[in-house]
Amino acid sequence: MLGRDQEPGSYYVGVDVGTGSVRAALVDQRGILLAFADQPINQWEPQFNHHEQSSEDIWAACCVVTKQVVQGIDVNQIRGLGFDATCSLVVLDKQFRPLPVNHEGDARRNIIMWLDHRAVSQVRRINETKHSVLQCVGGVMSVEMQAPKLLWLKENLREMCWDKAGHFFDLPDFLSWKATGVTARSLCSLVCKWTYSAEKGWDDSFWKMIGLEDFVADNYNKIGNQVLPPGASLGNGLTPEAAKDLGLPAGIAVAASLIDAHAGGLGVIGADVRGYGLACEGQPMTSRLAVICGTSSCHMGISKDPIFVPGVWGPYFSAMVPGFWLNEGGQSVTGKLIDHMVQGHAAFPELQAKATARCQSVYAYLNSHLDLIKKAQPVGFLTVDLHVWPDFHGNRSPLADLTLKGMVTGLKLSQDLDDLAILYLATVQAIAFGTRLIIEAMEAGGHSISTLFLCGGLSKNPLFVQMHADITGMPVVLSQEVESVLVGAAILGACASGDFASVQEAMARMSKVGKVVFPRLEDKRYYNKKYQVFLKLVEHQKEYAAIMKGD
Ligand SMILES: Nc1ncnc2c1ncn2[C@@H]1O[C@H](COP(=O)(O)OP(=O)(O)O)[C@@H](O)[C@H]1O
Ligand SMILES: O=C(CO)[C@H](O)[C@H](O)COP(=O)(O)O
Repeated sequence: MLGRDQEPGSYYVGVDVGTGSVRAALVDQRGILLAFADQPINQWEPQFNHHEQSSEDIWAACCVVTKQVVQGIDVNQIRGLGFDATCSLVVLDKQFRPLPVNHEGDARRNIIMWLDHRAVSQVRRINETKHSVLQCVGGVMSVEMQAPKLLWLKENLREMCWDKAGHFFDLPDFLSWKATGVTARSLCSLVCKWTYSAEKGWDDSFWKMIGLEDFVADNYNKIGNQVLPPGASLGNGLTPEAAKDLGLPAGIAVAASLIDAHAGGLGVIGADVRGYGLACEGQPMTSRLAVICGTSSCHMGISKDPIFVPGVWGPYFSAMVPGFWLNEGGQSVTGKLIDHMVQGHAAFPELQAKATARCQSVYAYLNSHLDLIKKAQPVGFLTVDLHVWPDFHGNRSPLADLTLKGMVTGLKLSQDLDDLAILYLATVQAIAFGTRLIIEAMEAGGHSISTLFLCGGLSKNPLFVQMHADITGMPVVLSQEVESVLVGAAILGACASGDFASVQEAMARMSKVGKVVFPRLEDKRYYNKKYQVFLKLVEHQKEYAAIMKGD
């Protein structure tokens, strides 16, 4: 007799809310995507460094894409639903209605997005406390985490928002609440972004010290006092109202969610690598680094024991793979930086026209253009005199310095397509050098990493993947399913349904290797030299800042 896990026709729905779009997939027990849909979501930037979204818009987009992926199938075969999302802050009042997070009082915009840097003064004061919870975020709290944003709301929107607020959710937890009516939070969100400890719970002294004692007095009702591991089944499953919205049967299992990077990690890190000639074959999963590259890049490394790496978030217990500690390095803008460099260049209209004429994406066009102009040399050598420092939105890891800025050295008067293509290449390389810097910091802290597992929108770009291999000197594994973050979300749904005994079992069954890209070791000397320049750039930037600060 076939066991349940071998029966064909048990499906899971994964929903992934990224920065720029919402995606859904129908996934089977082998981790194969049977249907995919996506839908862009609105973003507002009412002033520089303020980034906002709407939870109602996002939920509506989740409903559209979910209905699309289940069209034409027997919905009774769907056994579980899992959500992941960016770690943005959703604010609702006591009746669960959206509250404005802006001076304009626009309640539709009730989300402070993860990349919002409005709370600079608040995070500086939080870091000055030197409270012990900061040890678990790499020693320095990021302005992108929730505590500084909450403090900003209290200090800046007291009457309009703070006094009326009944619920502050991380976006992944908002989605699982919307689906089930259960306000329990995922351990993943609370541990990674809210200073909750898997072992000790909330630390009252932290919230009191930073001026948010309100949460302690309220027994953490507004930010979560019931915490569940990712993949745990929530309440009675999908409510009739949410079932109607999503086009799914009421009562199906809904999982406690994950942050999007963590879902990507689950989607790729557990794959069976036998037969690919990889150093991580036969080694513990701790030798693998999942890199989730979308608007930002997140570098997820796990360990059996806690590892403290200055400037790298964590160690977080059981926040991604149960039973393992997680360290999370990151670059705040990567896809967004490439888009910014390309779209801001004078030759962009010409690029767009030429790519459209060939029915290609601008990136595919740029990659083939680089192949044309490189002549006999390796493509990466086109940037011998053009170097980029990629922290246009500050440095998340390992320098943990939000004041750092982007740098480009080697500019000429030319503004043609060749110039744009080479600037694009130098930007892609700079992002890969940033990954190398993060890996070196993680290894200095005690990690031992041999293989990268890439996913997210940028992993669709072969140049981005090859540069990561060449510059880190490590092979890059790409999954069979390009949309691996959605496989991660579906793994959550599969666990909640009870079809797998553990997250590890579901990971091993549902994530699969698609392709391995090896580094071109013959180019190593060149990249080592460019890396030396890369490190000089930040050293010089700090010197410039010191000169300008002096008398
Ligand atoms: N086919 C592609 N080729 C090259 N780059 C791509 C492709 N698709 C997406 N990207 C890049 O990936 C980024 C978005 O990745 P995605 O994972 O969709 O982001 P998010 O999850 O943050 O919404 C874009 O900024 C773009 O630079
Ligand atoms: O902070 C993060 C994870 O901890 C992510 O960077 C953030 O959620 C945005 O992700 P994406 O680049 O996929 O939109």
